[in-house]
Amino acid sequence: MAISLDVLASFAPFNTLNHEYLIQVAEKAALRDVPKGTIIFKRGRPFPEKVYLVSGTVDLIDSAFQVNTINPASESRRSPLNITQPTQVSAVAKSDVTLLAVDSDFLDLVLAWSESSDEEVDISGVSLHDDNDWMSSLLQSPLFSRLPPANIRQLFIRFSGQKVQADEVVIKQGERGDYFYVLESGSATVIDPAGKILAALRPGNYFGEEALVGETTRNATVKMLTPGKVMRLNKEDFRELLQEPVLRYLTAEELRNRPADAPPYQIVDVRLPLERRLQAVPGSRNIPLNQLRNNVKNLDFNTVYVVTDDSGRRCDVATHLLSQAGFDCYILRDAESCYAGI
Ligand SMILES: Nc1ncnc2c1ncn2[C@@H]1O[C@@H]2COP(=O)(O)O[C@H]2[C@H]1O
Repeated sequence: MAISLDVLASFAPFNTLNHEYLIQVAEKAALRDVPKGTIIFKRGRPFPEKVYLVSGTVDLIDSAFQVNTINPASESRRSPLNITQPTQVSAVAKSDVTLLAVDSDFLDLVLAWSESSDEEVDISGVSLHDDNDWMSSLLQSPLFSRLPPANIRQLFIRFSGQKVQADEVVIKQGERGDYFYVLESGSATVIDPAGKILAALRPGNYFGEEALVGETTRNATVKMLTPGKVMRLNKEDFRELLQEPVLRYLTAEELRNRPADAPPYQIVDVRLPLERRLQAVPGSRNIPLNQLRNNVKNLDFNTVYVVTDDSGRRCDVATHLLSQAGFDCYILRDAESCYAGI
Protein backbone atom coordinates (compact mmCIF):
# COMPACT_ATOMS: atom_id res chain seq x y z
CA MET A 1 0.00 0.00 0.00
CA ALA A 2 1.45 3.41 -0.95
CA ILE A 3 1.69 6.03 1.73
CA SER A 4 0.84 9.65 1.08
CA LEU A 5 3.46 12.30 1.76
CA ASP A 6 0.97 14.19 3.95
CA VAL A 7 0.53 11.20 6.25
CA LEU A 8 4.29 10.69 6.35
CA ALA A 9 4.90 14.34 7.18
CA SER A 10 2.50 14.11 10.13
CA PHE A 11 5.15 12.03 11.96
CA ALA A 12 8.44 13.14 13.51
CA PRO A 13 11.13 13.44 12.24
CA PHE A 14 9.65 13.28 8.71
CA ASN A 15 7.97 16.64 9.32
CA THR A 16 11.47 18.18 9.17
CA LEU A 17 12.41 16.65 5.81
CA ASN A 18 12.09 18.45 2.53
CA HIS A 19 9.95 17.09 -0.28
CA GLU A 20 12.80 15.24 -1.94
CA TYR A 21 13.71 13.24 1.15
CA LEU A 22 10.05 12.57 1.92
CA ILE A 23 9.78 10.86 -1.46
CA GLN A 24 12.81 8.74 -0.60
CA VAL A 25 11.27 7.70 2.71
CA ALA A 26 7.85 7.05 1.16
CA GLU A 27 9.47 4.60 -1.27
CA LYS A 28 10.94 2.63 1.61
CA ALA A 29 8.19 2.93 4.22
CA ALA A 30 5.60 0.17 4.58
CA LEU A 31 2.02 0.39 5.78
CA ARG A 32 1.13 -2.71 7.76
CA ASP A 33 -2.31 -3.87 8.93
CA VAL A 34 -2.14 -5.69 12.24
CA PRO A 35 -5.13 -7.53 13.81
CA LYS A 36 -6.36 -6.80 17.34
CA GLY A 37 -4.39 -8.64 20.03
CA THR A 38 -1.04 -8.80 18.11
CA ILE A 39 2.16 -8.13 20.06
CA ILE A 40 3.83 -5.57 17.79
CA PHE A 41 7.18 -5.62 19.60
CA LYS A 42 8.44 -6.80 22.97
CA ARG A 43 10.18 -4.71 25.64
CA GLY A 44 13.97 -5.06 25.74
CA ARG A 45 14.26 -6.71 22.33
CA PRO A 46 16.07 -5.01 19.43
CA PHE A 47 13.67 -4.09 16.62
CA PRO A 48 14.99 -3.21 13.15
CA GLU A 49 12.25 -0.73 12.26
CA LYS A 50 10.77 2.46 13.63
CA VAL A 51 7.00 1.92 13.94
CA TYR A 52 4.33 4.65 13.94
CA LEU A 53 0.59 4.40 14.59
CA VAL A 54 -1.54 5.45 11.60
CA SER A 55 -4.95 4.17 12.78
CA GLY A 56 -6.39 2.10 15.62
CA THR A 57 -5.31 1.88 19.24
CA VAL A 58 -2.12 0.45 20.74
CA ASP A 59 -1.20 -0.22 24.38
CA LEU A 60 2.39 0.48 25.38
CA ILE A 61 3.22 -1.52 28.50
CA ASP A 62 6.32 -0.73 30.59
CA SER A 63 8.29 -2.87 33.05
CA ALA A 64 5.94 -1.88 35.94
CA PHE A 65 2.94 -2.96 33.78
CA GLN A 66 1.84 0.67 33.48
CA VAL A 67 -0.22 1.02 30.31
CA ASN A 68 -0.07 4.04 28.02
CA THR A 69 -2.82 3.87 25.41
CA ILE A 70 -2.03 5.55 22.09
CA ASN A 71 -4.66 6.41 19.47
CA PRO A 72 -4.61 8.77 16.47
CA ALA A 73 -5.74 11.65 18.71
CA SER A 74 -2.76 11.25 21.09
CA GLU A 75 -0.06 13.87 20.67
CA SER A 76 2.63 11.23 21.30
CA ARG A 77 1.59 9.18 18.27
CA ARG A 78 3.71 11.58 16.18
CA SER A 79 6.80 9.83 17.58
CA PRO A 80 7.68 6.20 16.90
CA LEU A 81 6.05 3.72 19.28
CA ASN A 82 9.56 2.34 19.83
CA ILE A 83 11.52 5.52 20.48
CA THR A 84 14.48 3.87 22.19
CA GLN A 85 16.57 0.95 20.96
CA PRO A 86 16.04 -1.58 22.51
CA THR A 87 12.58 -0.43 23.48
CA GLN A 88 11.50 0.23 27.09
CA VAL A 89 7.91 -0.89 26.41
CA SER A 90 5.99 -3.70 24.76
CA ALA A 91 3.35 -2.73 22.19
CA VAL A 92 0.06 -4.62 21.82
CA ALA A 93 -2.66 -3.85 19.26
CA LYS A 94 -5.82 -3.06 21.25
CA SER A 95 -7.88 -2.89 18.06
CA ASP A 96 -7.13 -3.65 14.42
CA VAL A 97 -4.38 -1.13 13.63
CA THR A 98 -2.45 0.23 10.69
CA LEU A 99 1.22 0.89 11.30
CA LEU A 100 3.84 2.75 9.36
CA ALA A 101 7.22 0.99 9.51
CA VAL A 102 10.55 2.40 8.33
CA ASP A 103 13.87 0.57 8.49
CA SER A 104 15.87 2.25 11.28
CA ASP A 105 19.20 2.20 9.43
CA PHE A 106 17.64 3.72 6.35
CA LEU A 107 16.03 6.41 8.45
CA ASP A 108 19.40 7.23 10.00
CA LEU A 109 20.95 7.49 6.56
CA VAL A 110 18.27 9.81 5.21
CA LEU A 111 18.42 12.01 8.30
CA ALA A 112 22.19 12.21 8.17
CA TRP A 113 21.98 12.98 4.48
CA SER A 114 19.44 15.69 4.99
CA GLU A 115 21.39 17.21 7.89
CA SER A 116 24.70 17.15 6.11
CA SER A 117 23.13 18.86 3.10
CA ASP A 118 22.59 21.93 5.26
CA GLU A 119 26.31 22.15 5.74
CA GLU A 120 28.39 21.24 2.79
CA VAL A 121 26.90 18.56 0.54
CA ASP A 122 24.93 19.85 -2.41
CA ILE A 123 22.16 17.33 -3.02
CA SER A 124 20.03 19.55 -5.23
CA GLY A 125 18.64 17.63 -8.13
CA VAL A 126 19.21 14.19 -6.62
CA SER A 127 16.10 12.08 -6.61
CA LEU A 128 14.99 8.53 -6.94
CA HIS A 129 13.84 9.15 -10.44
CA ASP A 130 16.79 11.08 -11.73
CA ASP A 131 16.83 10.14 -15.39
CA ASN A 132 19.61 12.56 -16.26
CA ASP A 133 21.59 11.52 -19.23
CA TRP A 134 24.55 10.12 -17.31
CA MET A 135 26.72 10.07 -20.39
CA SER A 136 26.34 13.73 -21.22
CA SER A 137 26.96 14.83 -17.63
CA LEU A 138 30.04 12.61 -17.56
CA LEU A 139 31.38 14.09 -20.77
CA GLN A 140 30.80 17.62 -19.51
CA SER A 141 32.87 17.01 -16.36
CA PRO A 142 36.27 18.77 -16.42
CA LEU A 143 38.15 15.46 -16.36
CA PHE A 144 36.40 13.88 -19.34
CA SER A 145 36.17 17.05 -21.37
CA ARG A 146 39.98 17.03 -21.53
CA LEU A 147 40.31 13.54 -22.93
CA PRO A 148 41.17 12.91 -26.56
CA PRO A 149 38.09 11.63 -28.47
CA ALA A 150 39.83 8.34 -29.22
CA ASN A 151 40.17 7.66 -25.49
CA ILE A 152 36.53 8.45 -24.91
CA ARG A 153 35.49 5.97 -27.60
CA GLN A 154 37.70 3.32 -26.02
CA LEU A 155 36.31 4.08 -22.59
CA PHE A 156 32.76 3.40 -23.62
CA ILE A 157 33.82 0.16 -25.29
CA ARG A 158 35.65 -1.03 -22.17
CA PHE A 159 33.10 0.00 -19.54
CA SER A 160 31.05 -2.92 -18.23
CA GLY A 161 27.63 -2.39 -16.66
CA GLN A 162 26.50 -3.82 -13.35
CA LYS A 163 23.09 -3.59 -11.69
CA VAL A 164 23.17 -2.60 -8.02
CA GLN A 165 20.57 -2.84 -5.27
CA ALA A 166 19.47 -0.19 -2.80
CA ASP A 167 21.86 -0.22 0.19
CA GLU A 168 24.49 -2.16 -1.75
CA VAL A 169 28.05 -1.20 -0.87
CA VAL A 170 29.84 -0.65 -4.17
CA ILE A 171 33.14 0.41 -2.60
CA LYS A 172 34.20 -0.45 0.93
CA GLN A 173 36.58 1.84 2.78
CA GLY A 174 39.91 0.15 3.52
CA GLU A 175 39.75 -2.38 0.66
CA ARG A 176 42.15 -2.40 -2.26
CA GLY A 177 40.80 -0.76 -5.39
CA ASP A 178 40.35 -2.70 -8.63
CA TYR A 179 37.79 -0.63 -10.48
CA PHE A 180 36.83 2.91 -11.35
CA TYR A 181 33.05 3.56 -11.43
CA VAL A 182 30.54 5.86 -13.04
CA LEU A 183 26.99 5.99 -11.72
CA GLU A 184 24.66 5.37 -14.65
CA SER A 185 21.38 5.45 -12.75
CA GLY A 186 20.17 5.73 -9.18
CA SER A 187 21.73 7.68 -6.34
CA ALA A 188 24.51 6.86 -3.91
CA THR A 189 26.35 8.39 -0.98
CA VAL A 190 30.04 8.63 -0.12
CA ILE A 191 30.50 7.89 3.59
CA ASP A 192 33.67 8.44 5.63
CA PRO A 193 34.95 5.93 8.24
CA ALA A 194 33.09 7.80 11.01
CA GLY A 195 29.80 7.39 9.12
CA LYS A 196 29.60 11.03 8.00
CA ILE A 197 28.15 11.56 4.54
CA LEU A 198 30.73 13.32 2.40
CA ALA A 199 28.88 13.55 -0.88
CA ALA A 200 25.75 12.57 -2.74
CA LEU A 201 26.28 10.99 -6.15
CA ARG A 202 23.91 11.25 -9.07
CA PRO A 203 23.97 9.77 -12.60
CA GLY A 204 27.13 10.82 -14.46
CA ASN A 205 29.20 11.18 -11.27
CA TYR A 206 32.28 8.98 -11.01
CA PHE A 207 34.09 7.55 -8.00
CA GLY A 208 36.80 5.12 -6.98
CA GLU A 209 39.63 6.89 -8.78
CA GLU A 210 41.72 7.81 -5.74
CA ALA A 211 42.79 4.32 -4.69
CA LEU A 212 43.70 3.54 -8.31
CA VAL A 213 45.74 6.68 -8.87
CA GLY A 214 47.45 6.51 -5.48
CA GLU A 215 47.73 2.70 -5.45
CA THR A 216 46.28 2.76 -1.95
CA THR A 217 43.15 1.49 -0.24
CA ARG A 218 39.69 3.02 -0.63
CA ASN A 219 39.41 6.19 1.48
CA ALA A 220 35.61 6.09 1.84
CA THR A 221 32.63 3.78 1.40
CA VAL A 222 30.23 4.29 -1.49
CA LYS A 223 26.76 2.92 -0.83
CA MET A 224 23.71 2.93 -3.06
CA LEU A 225 20.72 4.78 -1.71
CA THR A 226 18.39 3.45 -4.41
CA PRO A 227 18.61 0.62 -6.94
CA GLY A 228 20.59 1.60 -10.00
CA LYS A 229 23.37 0.72 -12.37
CA VAL A 230 27.11 1.42 -12.34
CA MET A 231 29.55 1.30 -15.22
CA ARG A 232 32.99 0.12 -14.23
CA LEU A 233 36.44 0.13 -15.74
CA ASN A 234 39.28 -2.09 -14.56
CA LYS A 235 42.47 -0.67 -13.10
CA GLU A 236 44.62 -1.20 -16.20
CA ASP A 237 42.10 0.42 -18.55
CA PHE A 238 41.64 3.28 -16.10
CA ARG A 239 45.37 3.88 -16.01
CA GLU A 240 45.76 3.80 -19.78
CA LEU A 241 42.71 5.85 -20.74
CA LEU A 242 42.00 8.14 -17.82
CA GLN A 243 45.08 8.55 -15.68
CA GLU A 244 48.09 8.82 -17.99
CA PRO A 245 46.47 11.32 -20.38
CA VAL A 246 45.48 13.58 -17.49
CA LEU A 247 48.83 13.78 -15.69
CA ARG A 248 51.10 16.46 -17.13
CA TYR A 249 54.64 17.20 -16.03
CA LEU A 250 56.95 20.23 -15.85
CA THR A 251 60.62 20.53 -14.95
CA ALA A 252 62.10 23.37 -12.89
CA GLU A 253 63.75 24.62 -16.05
CA GLU A 254 60.45 24.76 -17.94
CA LEU A 255 58.96 26.62 -15.02
CA ARG A 256 61.81 29.16 -15.01
CA ASN A 257 61.49 29.69 -18.76
CA ARG A 258 57.75 30.28 -18.84
CA PRO A 259 56.89 33.29 -21.00
CA ALA A 260 56.33 36.51 -19.10
CA ASP A 261 52.70 36.69 -20.23
CA ALA A 262 51.86 33.13 -19.10
CA PRO A 263 49.26 32.87 -16.30
CA PRO A 264 50.64 32.92 -12.75
CA TYR A 265 51.49 29.63 -11.12
CA GLN A 266 51.45 28.33 -7.58
CA ILE A 267 53.59 25.46 -6.39
CA VAL A 268 51.65 23.10 -4.14
CA ASP A 269 53.14 20.62 -1.67
CA VAL A 270 50.63 17.97 -0.57
CA ARG A 271 52.82 16.40 2.12
CA LEU A 272 52.05 16.70 5.82
CA PRO A 273 53.49 19.78 7.59
CA LEU A 274 55.81 17.44 9.51
CA GLU A 275 57.35 16.16 6.28
CA ARG A 276 57.95 19.68 5.02
CA ARG A 277 59.65 20.85 8.16
CA LEU A 278 63.13 19.98 7.03
CA GLN A 279 62.94 20.65 3.34
CA ALA A 280 60.43 22.06 0.88
CA VAL A 281 60.39 23.96 -2.39
CA PRO A 282 60.60 27.66 -1.45
CA GLY A 283 57.31 29.50 -1.99
CA SER A 284 55.28 26.29 -2.14
CA ARG A 285 51.86 26.29 -0.57
CA ASN A 286 51.15 23.39 1.77
CA ILE A 287 47.79 21.69 1.27
CA PRO A 288 48.03 18.16 2.70
CA LEU A 289 46.33 15.71 0.36
CA ASN A 290 43.58 14.85 2.83
CA GLN A 291 42.57 18.51 2.91
CA LEU A 292 42.71 19.14 -0.82
CA ARG A 293 39.10 18.27 -1.66
CA ASN A 294 37.85 20.70 0.98
CA ASN A 295 40.23 23.39 -0.20
CA VAL A 296 39.55 23.41 -3.93
CA LYS A 297 36.83 26.01 -3.45
CA ASN A 298 39.52 28.44 -2.22
CA LEU A 299 41.74 27.99 -5.27
CA ASP A 300 41.86 30.31 -8.26
CA PHE A 301 40.93 29.14 -11.77
CA ASN A 302 43.33 31.71 -13.30
CA THR A 303 46.31 30.18 -11.53
CA VAL A 304 48.24 27.16 -12.78
CA TYR A 305 48.87 24.68 -9.96
CA VAL A 306 52.15 22.79 -9.95
CA VAL A 307 52.27 19.92 -7.47
CA THR A 308 55.73 18.86 -6.24
CA ASP A 309 56.60 15.21 -6.86
CA ASP A 310 58.32 14.71 -3.48
CA SER A 311 55.14 13.21 -1.99
CA GLY A 312 55.27 9.98 -4.01
CA ARG A 313 51.91 8.81 -5.40
CA ARG A 314 50.11 11.54 -3.46
CA CYS A 315 51.11 14.08 -6.10
CA ASP A 316 49.39 11.95 -8.77
CA VAL A 317 46.20 11.83 -6.69
CA ALA A 318 46.38 15.58 -6.04
CA THR A 319 46.86 16.38 -9.72
CA HIS A 320 43.99 14.09 -10.61
CA LEU A 321 41.72 15.75 -8.05
CA LEU A 322 42.68 19.21 -9.30
CA SER A 323 42.06 18.18 -12.92
CA GLN A 324 38.66 16.79 -11.96
CA ALA A 325 37.81 20.10 -10.36
CA GLY A 326 38.72 21.86 -13.61
CA PHE A 327 42.10 23.39 -12.67
CA ASP A 328 45.08 23.70 -14.97
CA CYS A 329 47.70 21.63 -13.16
CA TYR A 330 51.05 19.88 -13.55
CA ILE A 331 53.45 17.74 -11.57
CA LEU A 332 56.86 19.30 -10.84
CA ARG A 333 59.47 16.67 -11.66
CA ASP A 334 62.47 16.18 -9.38
CA ALA A 335 61.20 18.65 -6.78
CA GLU A 336 63.93 17.59 -4.36
CA SER A 337 66.51 19.27 -6.57
CA CYS A 338 64.56 22.55 -6.12
CA TYR A 339 64.80 22.79 -2.33
CA ALA A 340 67.44 25.51 -2.69
CA GLY A 341 65.14 27.45 -5.04
CA ILE A 342 63.68 27.15 -8.54
N1 LIG B 1 34.82 14.15 -0.01
C1 LIG B 1 34.50 13.37 -1.07
N2 LIG B 1 33.63 13.81 -2.00
C2 LIG B 1 33.30 13.04 -3.07
N3 LIG B 1 33.82 11.83 -3.30
C3 LIG B 1 34.71 11.35 -2.42
C4 LIG B 1 35.10 12.08 -1.27
N4 LIG B 1 36.01 11.34 -0.60
C5 LIG B 1 36.16 10.19 -1.29
N5 LIG B 1 35.38 10.19 -2.39
C6 LIG B 1 35.25 9.13 -3.40
O1 LIG B 1 35.06 7.90 -2.68
C7 LIG B 1 35.96 6.96 -3.24
C8 LIG B 1 36.36 5.83 -2.33
O2 LIG B 1 37.29 5.03 -3.07
P1 LIG B 1 38.61 5.72 -3.62
O3 LIG B 1 39.49 6.11 -2.47
O4 LIG B 1 39.21 4.86 -4.68
O5 LIG B 1 38.08 7.07 -4.33
C9 LIG B 1 37.19 7.83 -3.56
C10 LIG B 1 36.53 9.00 -4.22
O6 LIG B 1 36.16 8.67 -5.55
